Amino acid sequence: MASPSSGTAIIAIADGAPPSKPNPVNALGAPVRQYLYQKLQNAFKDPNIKSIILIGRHDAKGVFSAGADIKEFSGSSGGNVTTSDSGVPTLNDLAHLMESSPKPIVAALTGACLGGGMELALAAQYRVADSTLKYGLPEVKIGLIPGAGGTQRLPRLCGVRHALDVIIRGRINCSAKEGLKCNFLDGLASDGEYVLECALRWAGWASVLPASTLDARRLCYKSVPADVEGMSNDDMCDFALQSIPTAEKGGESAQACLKAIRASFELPSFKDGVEAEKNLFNDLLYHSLQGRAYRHIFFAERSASSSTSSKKVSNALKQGRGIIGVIGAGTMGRGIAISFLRAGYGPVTLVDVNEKGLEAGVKYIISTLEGEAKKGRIHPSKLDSTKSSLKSSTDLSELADCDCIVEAVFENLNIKREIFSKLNTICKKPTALLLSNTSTLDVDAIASSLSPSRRAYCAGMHFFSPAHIMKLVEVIRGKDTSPETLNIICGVSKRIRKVPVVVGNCDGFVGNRMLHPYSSESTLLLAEFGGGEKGLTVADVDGAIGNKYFGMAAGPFLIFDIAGNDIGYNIRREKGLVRDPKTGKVGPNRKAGMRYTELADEMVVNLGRVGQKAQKGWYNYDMTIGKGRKPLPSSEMQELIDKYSMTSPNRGKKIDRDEIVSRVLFPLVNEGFKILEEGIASNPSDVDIIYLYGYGFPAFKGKPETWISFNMLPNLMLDIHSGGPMFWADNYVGLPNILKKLEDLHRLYPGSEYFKPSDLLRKCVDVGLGVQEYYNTKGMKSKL
Ligand SMILES: C/C=C/C(=O)SCCNC(=O)CCNC(=O)[C@H](O)C(C)(C)COP(=O)(O)OP(=O)(O)OC[C@H]1O[C@@H](n2cnc3c(N)ncnc32)[C@H](O)[C@@H]1OP(=O)(O)O
Repeated sequence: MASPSSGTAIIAIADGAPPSKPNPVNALGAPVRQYLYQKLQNAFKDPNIKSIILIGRHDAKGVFSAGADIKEFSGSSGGNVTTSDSGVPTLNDLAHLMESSPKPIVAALTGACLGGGMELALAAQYRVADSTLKYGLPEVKIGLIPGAGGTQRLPRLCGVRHALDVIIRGRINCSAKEGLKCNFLDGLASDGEYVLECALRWAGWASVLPASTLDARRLCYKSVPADVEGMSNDDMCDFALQSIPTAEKGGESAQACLKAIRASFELPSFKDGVEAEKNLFNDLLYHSLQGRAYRHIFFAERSASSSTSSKKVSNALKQGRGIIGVIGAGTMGRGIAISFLRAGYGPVTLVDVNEKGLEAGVKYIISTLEGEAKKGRIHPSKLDSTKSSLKSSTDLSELADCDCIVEAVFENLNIKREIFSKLNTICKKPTALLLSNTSTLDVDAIASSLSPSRRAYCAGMHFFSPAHIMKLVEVIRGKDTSPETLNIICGVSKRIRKVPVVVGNCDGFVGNRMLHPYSSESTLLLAEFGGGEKGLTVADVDGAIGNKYFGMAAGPFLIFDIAGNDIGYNIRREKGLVRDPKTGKVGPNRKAGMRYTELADEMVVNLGRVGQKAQKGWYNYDMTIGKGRKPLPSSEMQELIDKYSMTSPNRGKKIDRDEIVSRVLFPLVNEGFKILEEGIASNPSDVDIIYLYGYGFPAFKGKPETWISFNMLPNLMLDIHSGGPMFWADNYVGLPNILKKLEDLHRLYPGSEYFKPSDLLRKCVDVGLGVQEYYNTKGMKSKL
């Protein structure tokens, strides 16, 4: 569209998307690129046009652009950046066209201006913005580098310091103020001014300047400036190199970003730099599994959060308003209350029958909120009102007016049912959400203590400890839970900054159910291969599974000790598996031939080794060493393992770390397949999200502490390169390998049902597809 008065063509990115395909973030997919290219060429040719404005939307609302259409990267072409396919211009073509424009182009920036969007802005001759602007180059977080000249133009415009900060950290939050300071922006719309007016002003000025000024605005002709603080560009890159993870530890894309930035000042010309960037980009796009994992997680997180099966509903709770009740002032209840308070909900009433526990809970919540304010996570001006939103009571009837109640008392079905039946009469609002933070119990059994009309509003909302820190929430759909309720819970979860995943109702739901074979097999490994002088130890298993080798945040035994070994024992007792300590009778559900070791039971019952809280579990702990958290070897446990492995033919035999990984993790993956088969999870990517955000499935992190220098704050967390257990199985191990190993193990140990390969796994191997591909191509419908 041309503005006839000014001779300025206004080109809106949003206009390029076909109406049939919503494009909420103005992603630069093929039709958009084609449209922009055409419009730009038309404007170049039109003698009445003297200048051009590139804007997100004509009304200057919403985002400028979130960059390349990431969905296009999942195909084989990668054509949207560097390789022209089917005649559609690439992002590089577009950037080049803009930079070589015969008429000045002003990029008018609002909202998100990210990745390829920012690279187009860099190719414009002028950039203006309003205060809503958030710019950045987040490609590193999806396993890529900026590939449309961003690594070459940004250092030329703003210097290597800012380029390193923005590109290697993958920032998405650079403000307009910062942009002005570091030279990214030329102008800022004044308060109340429409960014388009500001852009028109700049376009008017630019169009009357002599043609030579246009060349001076083309970044390709500029060289990279010296650092404002006097450090050499080379030294800054060396410094950054020390701080980023190695390629093996999740840093492939960060390493490539650094190389590309170096190329901007080391190579003789801009053209050479762009060529180097293109090669690095293509190498990552086509060959990096880490990158594919990052992109998988980007979409997995969003599709899980959208609670696919639910009808969209508007509700005040989803907008962050509502009266909240949290029952139980223990660790979980405290974390849940903090999450709601921090997000601005209120009042939030914490209820506990135990007055002392309640007092301690309130104290903890207040001091955590104060700590969060100090760290800038709560605006200081909101701290007082946030704190005063917290109420507490020992009386359940204080929750009468609540819109949403989360029960977080300990895992006892009778107690939970009793609470819900009281809520049934206490709650005045018939549509109040009544949610249980259970990790294993039957949500339908809990809901059945409510009157039938309330059951549609009842579901599980399983937080992970510590609840104010962990991102995951399993949303458990009971048989009567309505789709609207699920939709509201997902909306609320997002408000409190969680990633919700809707799952079905079964023992342990998704996460804890998959953990069962993982836990059992870890212990059975000790009873089989432990003992003697050189037998397998607790530390060997943790070493193989934990962050020294496979990369789980911590190995299974350390986690058992942190969580409390009595919890595992109680669960096994509830399941009728443990021996009765009084009668000596074996639990009724321990069937003949079932593979089982009493090692983990005896350590709790006879030795009181319940974990860190008792300073003894699988390891010993000493309050004077590492605040009582450092795992130390225990001779008592070694003796116990010795006893249990006495009759094993493999006693004292060493097994290597890969064998440990496959024995412990393949059955976990197999359970994931069974869960999908039963419709307990609706997509393999949901299982991945649960394991990444709830269980620390391989998390290789950068070293944040080394980032605290030249403005680099510690937020580079490249911690998802495994992509989750199902992605790992599909892409790192290969399903045929998993199937073969499980078959071998099941033959060897018929008493372990979890080694029996799932039918879905066999099906995938038969048709030669990974499970994610199988779901994508077969269009599997959610059973939830
Ligand atoms: C050479 C150049 C390479 C590149 O440019 S690579 C791409 C670089 N850009 C990015 O990595 C930006 C990724 N996007 C984001 O960080 C966030 O999104 C935003 C900050 C832009 C917005 O966040 P929020 O408001 O929370 O919305 P939301 O749920 O994340 O996204 C809304 C919908 O937009 C889709 N989407 C977002 N960015 C892209 C993209 N770049 N390509 C394709 N789709 C995108 C999502 O998936 C989702 O979709 P659904 O509503 O269907 O769940």
